[in-house]
Order: sequence, then C-alpha cells, then structure tokens
Amino acid sequence: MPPVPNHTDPAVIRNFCIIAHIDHGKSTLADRMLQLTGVVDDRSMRAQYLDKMDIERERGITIKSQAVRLPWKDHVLNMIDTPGHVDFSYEVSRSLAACEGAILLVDAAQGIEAQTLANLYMAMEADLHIIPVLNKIDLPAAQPEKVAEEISGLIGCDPAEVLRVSGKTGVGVAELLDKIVAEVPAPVGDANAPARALIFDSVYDTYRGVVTYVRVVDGRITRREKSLMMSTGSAHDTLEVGVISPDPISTEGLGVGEVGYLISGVKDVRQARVGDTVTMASKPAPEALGGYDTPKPMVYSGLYPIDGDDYPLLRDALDKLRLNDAALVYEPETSLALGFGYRCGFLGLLHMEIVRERLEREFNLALISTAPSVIYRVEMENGQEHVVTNPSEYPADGKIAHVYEPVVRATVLTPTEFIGTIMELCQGRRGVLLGMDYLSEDRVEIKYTLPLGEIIFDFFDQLKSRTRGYASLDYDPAGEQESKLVKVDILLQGESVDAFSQIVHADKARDYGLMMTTKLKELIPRQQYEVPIQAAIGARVIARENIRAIRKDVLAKCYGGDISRKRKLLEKQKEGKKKMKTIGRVDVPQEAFVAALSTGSSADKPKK
Ligand SMILES: Nc1nc2c(ncn2[C@@H]2O[C@H](COP(=O)(O)OP(=O)(O)OP(=O)(O)O)[C@@H](O)[C@H]2O)c(=O)[nH]1
Repeated sequence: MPPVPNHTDPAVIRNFCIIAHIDHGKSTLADRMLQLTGVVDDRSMRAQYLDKMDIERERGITIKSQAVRLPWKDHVLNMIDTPGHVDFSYEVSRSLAACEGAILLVDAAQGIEAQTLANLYMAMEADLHIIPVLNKIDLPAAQPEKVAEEISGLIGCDPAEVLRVSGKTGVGVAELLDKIVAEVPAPVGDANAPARALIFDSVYDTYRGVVTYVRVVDGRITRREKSLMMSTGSAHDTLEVGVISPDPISTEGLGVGEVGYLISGVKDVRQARVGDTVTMASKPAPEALGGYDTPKPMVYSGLYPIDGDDYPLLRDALDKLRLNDAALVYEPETSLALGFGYRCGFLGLLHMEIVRERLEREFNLALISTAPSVIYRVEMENGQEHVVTNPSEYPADGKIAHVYEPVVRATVLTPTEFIGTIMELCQGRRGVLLGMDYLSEDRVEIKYTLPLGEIIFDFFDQLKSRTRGYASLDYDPAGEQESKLVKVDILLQGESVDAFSQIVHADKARDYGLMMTTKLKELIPRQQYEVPIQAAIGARVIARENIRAIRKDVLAKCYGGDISRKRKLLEKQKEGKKKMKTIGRVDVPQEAFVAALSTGSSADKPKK
C-alpha cells in the first residue's frame, strides 16, 4: 500500500460523497475507488480487506470506515459515507455538510428512484457541486441514453455530460476520479482562526471508546490539546487524531478541509453528537458551525421481554445500544398485560426495526413490541395540552377539544402503469394529492401529504406488492394536522387490555375493532366460560366476538383410580398455564400477544 500523503494544503483536498438510491451500487463503486487509488491492493481487496471487515463485524467493533482518504494524482480525495435512509436524513445532511461535491449515482437499468431525488435535493440545499454518473452500464438491461435524459431533465445538464461507469468492471472510474479533482471545489477555511470541526458521525467502538468523525472547517485539531464539544461545553483529553485510509492512521493533527477521526475520553455518543462542533479548549471558537439539531423521535413503541425475568437484561441491552445510537430514547413502562418493559422512541420504522433486531440478535432477547404509535397532541377544553406517545396515556373521552397528528410529505416514484393503484392506496390512507411530475414518458413522481400514523403500518409493503416492487417511497416530516381521532380499547370479559389499545381515525375505528376482535377470537383458546371480546370507544362498544365456553376435562382419559397419573396431568396443565398471562379471569397465551401485535409491516431496508 502506498504511503498516504499527509497533505494539509487545502488546495489539493477534494471532499465528496456518493448519493444513490439503495442498490444502485454505491458500495461497489467505492470498492473500485479504493482499489484504483491503491488504498487497498488488488489481491487483498477480497481476500483480506473484506474478510477483516467480517471479523470486525463479528466482534462488534467499528464496521465501516465513514470517511476514507484516497490519494489520487497529487490530490487527496476524502470520500464520506452517507446513511441512505429517510430515518437518518438529519445525519445525511450533516455528512453532506462535510463535503463540497456529490456524485449522484444512478443505476442505468433502473433510472431515478425516490431516494435518488431525496438525496439530490439535500445535496443541492447544501450547495454541493453535483457530478451525475450512470452506473452499471455493463448490464444488458442498461438504458444509458434514456436515464441520462431523465437526469438531465432533473438537474439541467447536457445528457452527454453524464459520465458512464461500471462499479463492477471498473470502466470509467478513473475518469470519474479525474472529474472530481477537476470540478469539485477545494475546501476553504481560515487556518489561523480557532479550530472548528463538524462532527458528521460518531460511533462507539468496544475497544477504543467513542470514535468521532470530523471535517475541519477552520483552524487545526491537534492531539496535544484538550478538545471541547461546543453544544455541551464539555472538554475532554484528545487521545488520538488521524485519517482513515482505509485503516486508521494516527496523525499529529487535522487542518483546514481535512477529514478524519478524533478519539477523546467521551463515554457515549450522546456527548459527541452528529452535527455538533468540536473546538480546542485552549482557544475555543466563539461560534459553533450552524445547524446542530437533537434528533427527535417520530415513532414510539413499547418493548417487553417475553420472559419477564429478562427485564434486567433488556435494560442493560438498551443501555449498551445507547452508547452507539444517539437517537434512541427509552423509559420504563408497565403494562397490565405485558408486565415490565420500556417505551422507546425511534426516528422512524426502519430505526425501530434495526433496534429491535439488534436487541434480539446481539443480546439474545425474545421481545414483544406493541403497535408503533406516532406523537399525538391533544388539546383539552380547559386549555390543557397532552403529548401522547402511548395510547394508554390518551385522555379519557369527553373533554377533548382538538387532536393533532403528524403528517409527512411523501414522494412515490413509479412506472406510469401503477398510478391508479398508488392513488387508491394513498387515498385510502387519508392522503391528499399534491401533484404529479413526469420524469420521462413512462415514469412519474407522485406527491402526497399523508398522516405519518397511516404510513407506519404496512404502507410500504402494500406499495411494493401493488407495484411488484417497482415503486419507491421517500418522505419528510411536514408538520401536523387536526384530525378526528379516537382511542379504541379492546376488552376481554369487560377488562381493557392496554397492549391492544390504539389511536385511529374515527372512520377506521370500526375496522380496527373488527380486525382485532376477530384476530383474538382465533388466537385465544376457549376457556371454561364464555369470554366476550369487545372493541370500544370509551363506553361505546363498536365490535364484539365471543369465545365459547369449553370445559376441557383433562381427567377424562384417566379411567380407573390411578391417582399419580391424575396428579401428573394436573401438574402438566399448571406448567402450561405459567406461559399464560391472566387478564381478569381470562388466560391468554403469550403467542396470542405476539401474533395479535404483529402487523407484518417492514420499512425499506438498507443492506448495510
Ligand atoms: N452489473 C453490475 N452490477 C453492479 C454494479 N455495481 C453494483 N452492482 C451490483 O448491484 C448490487 C448493489 O450494489 P451495492 O454496491 O451493494 O449497492 P449500494 O448502493 O451500496 O447499496 P446500499 O448500500 O444498500 O445502498 C450488488 O449486487 C452489486 O454487485 C455494476 O456496475 N454492474
């Protein structure tokens, strides 16, 4: 591996990122760049580099290099990775703020998709120089002419200017690197000013503590002095400063325009949050770099261990995850039906799924999660206001004046043949059409305002199945709207089961009630007496099912007077009952909760 030139002259630095829809080939192109610039040699590319990543992954240390330094013809290129999903859009915007240029990568066989647009708009807002690139031109299905036209329509360039590359074969990648040097502006900053560096990522590494990825804007970050986080005002020893290429290489410091990492005595990522500014404690900058924002949860759900004894384990696991996830919030919660658990707040559905999956996989926990809920704002007639993230906190009916729910502006990109079915889906979810734009003859961008609460169930799955996977979705928060919302309770033998309560639009209350009562009728085994299952809004019952009584005579088989056999059977029955939760007088098996609460929804999953 050639030595990494330790340039500090901003004139030779180019900071860029690659923005693309999922699967359009960002990682593959990045791999080719690593190879072509000699950062990873051809032989070790697969055999060593990626293998090492696997080991890292297994051991749970930092998996990805968030920013890689690539030497290219007397220049230093810093490639900065951006998280690709809407849940993390604040973090994307911070990564973009660390760059001067962006490669807009579009799969030549797929064309522009929803996240291509979302990321492009963010890059344009950050004033980045955009280099449009068509990828996968080696594919027989590639339609470079058509997609180049789409891109040119979007950003107003000449279709002939759109570079054509293949991340797979490496065609065009050297030209792309040359173009980055030629077109992306060099960073500018004041080398003599007090240091200011933007944190664009922060990860917890089991061995090294919090590793903070920074882009220096002014001055110099050095390892000899204490560093200071500007939003918290806390100073820490600077243990190590360096660049990544692709292994961490420690350096004396980082100057204007440079991108690298910083390790300080920070204990968890909340103390070194994405978007914060780092300065040097000896000569602190008077003003932070703009735009620091604390991530706000959008979706809440209760997480409960299936085995109540695992509650302390769940608490430890959440504490550990928090070291690495500044956006995760949680507080203890008790449910009559599910016992002790935590109410957790997430940035979105994908974030929620990732957290749950990590808890189950990394910490071996079996969990029940309650239906996701958005944040409702309830104004009472007496002027009081409640913020409700859990249906059980919803104020009792009667004195409610107004209820507000969060809405999003959603963009769906689709082949024109699916317009009808998509509109039907959005309308059914209380969507309001904002407009339609044709990207080409057969591809269209449809914009809707939709309540967030309508998207968090199975919207994405519905969209994918109705369009055979051809439509893509992206959405941004767009404030709140007043709606006619009600809380539907589910009662077993007159006893409300908090885990099943849900806040829904008044027009959909009956559907929800019917769905839950029918589902539960199937899931709850017959008891020794009749059990009514009711759905109710306040005292008004809107749906009802009955589980008929059965008297299961377990002793019937025990003819004769074999008393020990009788006892065994009775004990076995007692064992079985332990796995039941008792609601009032009704025994409900755990599986019934799990099954009744599973919505089958899943968000757009990134592969990484
Ligand atoms: N034929 C062909 N396939 C490619 C090319 N680039 C990427 N692929 C394939 O496309 C798929 C997605 O590529 P990735 O590089 O993982 O895509 P990505 O954009 O990084 O995906 P995310 O990380 O999930 O956003 C993989 O199966 C790649 O092998 C290319 O130039 N030609």
